[in-house]
Amino acid sequence: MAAVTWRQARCWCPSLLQVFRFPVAQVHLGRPTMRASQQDFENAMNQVKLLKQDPGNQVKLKLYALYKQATDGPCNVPKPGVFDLVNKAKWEAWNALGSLPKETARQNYVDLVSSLSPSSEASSQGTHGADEKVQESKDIVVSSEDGITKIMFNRPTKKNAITFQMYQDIMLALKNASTDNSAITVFTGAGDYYCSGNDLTNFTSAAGGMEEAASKGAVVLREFVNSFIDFPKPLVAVVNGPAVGISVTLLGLFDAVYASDKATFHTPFSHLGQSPEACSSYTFPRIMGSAKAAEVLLFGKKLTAREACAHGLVSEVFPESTFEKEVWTRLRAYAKLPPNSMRISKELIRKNEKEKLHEVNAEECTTLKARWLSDECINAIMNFVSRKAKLGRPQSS
Ligand SMILES: CCCCC/C=C/CC(=O)SCCNC(=O)CCNC(=O)[C@H](O)C(C)(C)COP(=O)(O)OP(=O)(O)OC[C@H]1O[C@@H](n2cnc3c(N)ncnc32)[C@H](O)[C@@H]1OP(=O)(O)O
Repeated sequence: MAAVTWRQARCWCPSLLQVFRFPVAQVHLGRPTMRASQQDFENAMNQVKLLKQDPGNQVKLKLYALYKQATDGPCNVPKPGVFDLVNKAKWEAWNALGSLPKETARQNYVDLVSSLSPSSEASSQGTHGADEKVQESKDIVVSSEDGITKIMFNRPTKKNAITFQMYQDIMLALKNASTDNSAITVFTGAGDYYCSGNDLTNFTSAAGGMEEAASKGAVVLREFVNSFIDFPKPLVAVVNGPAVGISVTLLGLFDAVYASDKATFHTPFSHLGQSPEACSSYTFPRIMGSAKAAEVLLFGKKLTAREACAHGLVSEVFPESTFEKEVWTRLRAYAKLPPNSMRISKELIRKNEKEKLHEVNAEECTTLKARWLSDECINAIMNFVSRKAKLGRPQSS
């Protein structure tokens, strides 16, 4: 069909008084039960101009046809030539209304606009004008703006370490983001850290002790990582500072990773008596080659942002001073790309890997459950909790 610009569609509705000057009762933008008055019709024409989203060619043609039918009556002008694509499409839409009475066309126009009005626009399509908080949770803040859903680790006093509750909150945020109106989803951290990984007190504060924490942990971890494997939209990490443990390994499941030059990437699993998770035992060797992946996953070699970029884990590194501005400007531009095209391309990219990733995730979780109950791991966690050891430092006895 001929392309009809949104500007053209808006021009089909002559400028009249602003709809918001009228009391709601007069506007009748809910489902009408009476015949639409001339005033309702004029209000609806103004309402069209307030729509934030282009409703698409079909709807725009329908609006045009109903407008013409309601004002001029049945179409009796000559059909435009075959090469005048836009006017031909408009003529055909109008002509298709045949002898529909003017009053009915006016009513149908008001009904159609009602279904597109800002309130239904927001609820049916999840439109978010200003930065809108979309999920209430203390340590995970989810907001949506400019086609981007932002999921932020928000526990800066604990370097954004992830508690059991935060795993649940993130899963919920991803579930919502997969169907909301945003084109892309972005993770970032509040404060100086991106994230310090799993909260090590998850294991020590569980009521039933390590046994219970390990069982619960394996189930939660598997479900948590699955929600990243299956996430359908482009997933981007904006790594604002150091990243540790699971916040690093998950990056292998992201579509793009942008890092500040003050970010570092550290997976001290052996220091903690643990083993890799989030499919990193599979994704890291593929991303960075087996030799570098071994250094990172077995020996806990911490990578700078530039090293992580050179080894393919990070897409691009930005100077700290311009990081936020540059990255968000870029992401806002990406979020304007056709969302269905991005989803379909991501699906193609991930399709052949999905089954393998689920398999790897399951195996890593089983392995980790046993690791969490090992002396090596329990000692390392106890050392951290009693402040005898910090990341990467040999444990004192
Ligand atoms: C469902 C279960 C899934 C499990 C999945 C498994 C994942 C594996 C991993 O993620 S392994 C990685 C685990 N993370 C760590 O080992 C990091 C431990 N933290 C540190 O080594 C340091 O805190 C640091 C290097 C991140 C930062 O050091 P710094 O000196 O700058 O700051 P502090 O140590 O004073 O930290 C400030 C407060 O934050 C608390 N904290 C930091 N990280 C964690 C953490 N991962 N778990 C729990 N708490 C953490 C730290 O204890 C300080 O709290 P305090 O001020 O109350 O003492």
